[in-house]
Amino acid sequence: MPQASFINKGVDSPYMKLLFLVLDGAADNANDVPTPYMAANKPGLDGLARQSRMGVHYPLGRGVAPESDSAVMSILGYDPNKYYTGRGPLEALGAGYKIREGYEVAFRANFATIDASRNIVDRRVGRNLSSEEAAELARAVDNMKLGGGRGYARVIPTIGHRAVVVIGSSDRLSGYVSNNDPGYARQGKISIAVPNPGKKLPPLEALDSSEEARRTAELANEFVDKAIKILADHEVNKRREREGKLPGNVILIRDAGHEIPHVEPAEKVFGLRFGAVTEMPVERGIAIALGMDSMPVSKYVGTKEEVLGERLEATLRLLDRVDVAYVHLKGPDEPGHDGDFKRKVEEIEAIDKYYVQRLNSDSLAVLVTSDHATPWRLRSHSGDPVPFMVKTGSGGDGFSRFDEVNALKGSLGIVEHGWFLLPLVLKLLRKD
Ligand SMILES: O=C(O)[C@H](O)COP(=O)(O)O
Repeated sequence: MPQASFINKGVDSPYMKLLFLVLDGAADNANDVPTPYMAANKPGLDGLARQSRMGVHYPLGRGVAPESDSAVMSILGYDPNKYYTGRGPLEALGAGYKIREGYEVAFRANFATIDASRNIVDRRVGRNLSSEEAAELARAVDNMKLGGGRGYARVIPTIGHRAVVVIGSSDRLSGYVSNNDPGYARQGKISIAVPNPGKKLPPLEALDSSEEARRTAELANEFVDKAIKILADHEVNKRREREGKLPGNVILIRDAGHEIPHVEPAEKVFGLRFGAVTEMPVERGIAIALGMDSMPVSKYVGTKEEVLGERLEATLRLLDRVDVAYVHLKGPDEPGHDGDFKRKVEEIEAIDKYYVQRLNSDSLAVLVTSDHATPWRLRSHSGDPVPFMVKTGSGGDGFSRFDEVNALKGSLGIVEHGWFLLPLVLKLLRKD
């Protein structure tokens, strides 16, 4: 049984630990009913709803459609406007690559598909590039010499079509460069999701007048061009085309950064031990950057019961040694991006059946939410309010289901920025 830890921290809750469960992108547009939450058969989440107080939060702010990285930092209590330094360095950290700050710039990358006119056909190679195929493609463009030998590129494959690209140089570089991925547009340090993105493959551009940013954009464009030539003839792509699949013949890069966030660890900020069960490199990188006890998982192929069972087991192991277990489950986001209502409902139902219903949460405080909404009709992240519910042990709002419409009527109201959410929940659990 977990050790009674909250009581040592002056916490009044009858519970000893907090499970912070995030269903990536599960939130949807409350005006487009029934939402997937409403349509899903989810007795586990609805059972929690009956004991919970509810509200909604705007991960970054009203109407801001965030990427998962800035949204996750925010709901973990770190204002991205102050602490966020770009997705690339976090994805790299999560993939085991710590950048040489100031001389390396890391990007989140997608293997994608372009046609002969360099128009983007698919930003994710049809979402069926295996991690093994991506690794073969990555090897062909990794360790590329750039800039007459003063620069170089590293390509680290992660999961499926996803990868990390690191542009390095013996001269100083800067992450203040644009994206060549039209799916996300830089707005200052963060990137905002773009519904219905354009098809042209834009060059990267410096976002300030520094020589470092100019140099970085120049090296990155050289990398993208050289990679297109190399990938065009790659055996993996020739085989995929023979099989009637899209080739991964371009690398889209976005969310550059030249440093990792240097922040107070979560344990110091909140006075509680934090751990994370993470599926994707970016959440893993965030957990590492925030000094959290990261519990990675390794099973990505198998039945929902097997995959979610591994996540559940990792959660229970983590709860033995931390006060707050942050668990990030990717499932519902992808069907949201793919405009697939039915699969988004199924992903929510699978999490409910193979994770929530099998987790004995009687002795736990529980906070359930999403990092952002990925409305299935929009096929992109949105700035919609994100529902949350929290079981504190001191009663609920009387709702029998967890969904966007009930949460908007919840007693906890509207949390204007995600970084206020965790302090609010911990305050509900404490005496003060
Ligand atoms: O799935 C991911 O990696 C992100 O959450 C969305 O990125 P994408 O739009 O490039 O798929």
